[in-house]
Amino acid sequence: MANVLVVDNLDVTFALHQSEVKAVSDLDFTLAEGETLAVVGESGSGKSQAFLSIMGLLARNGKASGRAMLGDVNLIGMAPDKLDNYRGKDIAMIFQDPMTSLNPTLRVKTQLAEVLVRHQGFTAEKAHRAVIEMLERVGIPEPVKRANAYPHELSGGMRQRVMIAMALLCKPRVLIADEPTTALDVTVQAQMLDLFKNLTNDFGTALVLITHDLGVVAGVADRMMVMYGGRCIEKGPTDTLFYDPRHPYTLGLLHSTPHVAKRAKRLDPIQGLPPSLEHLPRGCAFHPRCAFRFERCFEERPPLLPVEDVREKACWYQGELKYEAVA
Ligand SMILES: Nc1ncnc2c1ncn2[C@@H]1O[C@H](COP(=O)(O)OP(=O)(O)OP(=O)(O)O)[C@@H](O)[C@H]1O
Repeated sequence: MANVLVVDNLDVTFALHQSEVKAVSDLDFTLAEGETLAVVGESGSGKSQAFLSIMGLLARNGKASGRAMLGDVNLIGMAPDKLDNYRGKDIAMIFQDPMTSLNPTLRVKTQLAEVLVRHQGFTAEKAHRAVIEMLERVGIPEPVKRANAYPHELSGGMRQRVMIAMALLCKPRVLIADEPTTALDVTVQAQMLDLFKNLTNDFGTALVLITHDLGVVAGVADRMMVMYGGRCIEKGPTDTLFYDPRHPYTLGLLHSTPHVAKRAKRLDPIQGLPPSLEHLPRGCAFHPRCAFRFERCFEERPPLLPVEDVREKACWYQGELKYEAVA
């Protein structure tokens, strides 16, 4: 499959009063047509900022450098008016709270149709027809009635579907979903993940699923990128990382995820807290919490290097990861 997004050397820095904080450091990854990449890690690991930077949506004190090639255009550093030619059309992002994307004062059909009129040059009538079709496609019952509603008149799950419909109207090459199921109850969560899988299959859209919940990743994502302290510390095929994690942090995340940890027979949170990005530990950022650390980890930051062709990890420890050592 051809790559639709190639990111390399991505850094995101925020200016503070007297200093700056690096939220994302040296991030490299590719995203192939139709593939699902899960981006996982605890809160504050830089997951959202990495993708907000690609969308040109950083807060005003934020700055990105590096490259995010969507085909042959680099989105990093692109002027906002030029970015608008790609955002929503070729690359779209949805958030945990649908109300951040939906305008509460406009009927669903009005705001969705507007996307097609603006990006695809549809007439209002053609756009309305396409909106109803898409609402039906994302599993909204009585789509004509729902299209006439205001966002607050719909349930949380329905609003989420409307937001997905809106993101997919232009059949983007890349859809970034930031914690899209976190606020939903478990049944709706499962339906939503199924919906993502079907829609991305049907449209060939590549999906980035940002989540701190590894339970969401299993069965949905082809590949996984694990982030810690603003860096990728392990990435590879989801099955490989789930069944044979090589970074102690990935191992810890798996053991702190309820239905993933079943085979481990017990649930153990990772000891300690994620680091503050302003005061990252010297050496490997994970070493204060790591059961496998040794001298080198205190001094030198391990680079992300290939392991057995299929994956990469940033860890000096080369021995077997036995969970008992952590517990
Ligand atoms: N406007 C800002 N100014 C300064 N620092 C910021 C700003 N926005 C984000 N950060 C820093 O970037 C870090 C990473 O944030 P990010 O939202 O990417 O985390 P995340 O991994 O997506 O976590 P979460 O799941 O909580 O959203 C934050 O912890 C914070 O230190």
